[in-house]
Amino acid sequence: MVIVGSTNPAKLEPVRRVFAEVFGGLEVRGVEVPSGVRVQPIGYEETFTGAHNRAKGALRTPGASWGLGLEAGVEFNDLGAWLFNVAVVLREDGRTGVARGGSVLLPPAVGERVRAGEELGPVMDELVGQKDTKKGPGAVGILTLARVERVEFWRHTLELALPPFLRPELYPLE
Ligand SMILES: O=P(O)(O)OP(=O)(O)OP(=O)(O)OC[C@H]1O[C@@H](n2cnc3c(O)ncnc32)[C@H](O)[C@@H]1O
Repeated sequence: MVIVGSTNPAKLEPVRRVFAEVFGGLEVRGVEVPSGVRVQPIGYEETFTGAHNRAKGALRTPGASWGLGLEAGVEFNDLGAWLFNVAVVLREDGRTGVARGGSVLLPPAVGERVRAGEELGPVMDELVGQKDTKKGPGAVGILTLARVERVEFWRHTLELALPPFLRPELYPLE
């Protein structure tokens, strides 16, 4: 069974899609797993740690043969605040896949609020006057006028974490 360390549909849906296409016939379930980092991780290290902790927690679930951790982070540079995805895929045999996905520049006013300590989800909800946008289109869907929604953003990141499973001969296990 594939266990995802989240119950957010915007994360479960892309895992179901990709795993059905690539590996076929595996049941996918989401469980709440502590990320061990802040609700809104800042920078790559914290975001990777959150994704890795979620994947490890997911793999510890009874019956799990795969554990997946998907964590979104925000990082700041001279251009502003960037939202990006990190995926960690662990298989029971010790094989691991990791990817950092694409990134999208947040509007300056949104970036400033996240820099001041707010969580991105509620800030985006307030901006568009809707609830729980992080479970649907996500910030990326809102900003791209739905051309790239959160499911698609995650699908792409997940695909990029799969090479060690797709080309195992090129990624020897230690
Ligand atoms: O239920 P979980 O798995 O925790 O899903 P999440 O969306 O809350 O958690 P993430 O770890 O993916 O993201 C960290 C925070 O960044 C925010 N966030 C990330 N991506 C977002 C998006 O596309 N749209 C809105 N908020 C987003 C959200 O508020 C999260 O609390």
